[in-house]
Amino acid sequence: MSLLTIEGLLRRFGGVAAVDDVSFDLREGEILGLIGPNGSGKTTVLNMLSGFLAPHAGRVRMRGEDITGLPPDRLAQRGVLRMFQMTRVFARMSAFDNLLTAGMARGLSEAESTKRAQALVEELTLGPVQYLDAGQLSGGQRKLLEFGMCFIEPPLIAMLDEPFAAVHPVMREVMAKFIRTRHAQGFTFLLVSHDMPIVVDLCQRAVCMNAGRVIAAGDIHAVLKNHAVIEAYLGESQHGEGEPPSLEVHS
Ligand SMILES: Nc1ncnc2c1ncn2[C@@H]1O[C@H](COP(=O)(O)OP(=O)(O)OP(=O)(O)O)[C@@H](O)[C@H]1O
Repeated sequence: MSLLTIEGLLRRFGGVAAVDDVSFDLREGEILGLIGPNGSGKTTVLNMLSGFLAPHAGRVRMRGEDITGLPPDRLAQRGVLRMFQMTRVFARMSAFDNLLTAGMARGLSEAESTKRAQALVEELTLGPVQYLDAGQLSGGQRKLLEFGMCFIEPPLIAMLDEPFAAVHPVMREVMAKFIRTRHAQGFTFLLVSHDMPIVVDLCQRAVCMNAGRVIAAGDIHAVLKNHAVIEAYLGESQHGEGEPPSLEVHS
């Protein structure tokens, strides 16, 4: 069943349509990958779905209710959270106290926040650094902390923009496992990532964008075999934007 229905989203910057007539469904309980070459419009879509950018046209419906253009705090109240939007890390506060504060800011009691923070520290392997100031954590540890802060009260829909970028493989796997566990509990994710092996591992379906438009959508394996998708990634490498991610899937 469709949880978010996105119809005809349009966003221009100057005269250029960064997102042009984009439509897709985010289904209840799925992890949907939003993929595409650099500059294809993925972050702009995420910005519109999470209320950080107003669309110039189009509609977003959540279980049928029109939520187009609602600001981030109103969407967060409905359980639509772009990760990191409500998770400002206090650099001079310990990692543990950051988790505790996040829980209390979301309306949990101190006792409940403490219980959840302890469980998250364990799950996210932050035990050895939990009493360090958040500002002293590595980039990857800080991302794990932000996962914990976001999920201390789990959102219905978590939107993740490149959560694995520049993160050590061991921590990447901790993050992936964390997402898999929440997915198994029924939570829904929209994942923007260039990391194809992780996208294939986590996502059942994907939407691929190129030049602001959706060029393929559906089963992840079918999308990665789609000619338009392969050409879009090849075009990216020929235009000197670096190596395209390998679209080879070993199953
Ligand atoms: N605030 C802005 N002002 C002007 N142009 C913008 C702005 N934000 C995005 N763009 C342009 O819109 C297009 C889509 O950008 P967007 O960041 O959404 O792509 P993306 O698929 O997320 O890219 P990447 O994978 O490289 O992060 C790009 O051409 C980008 O330069």
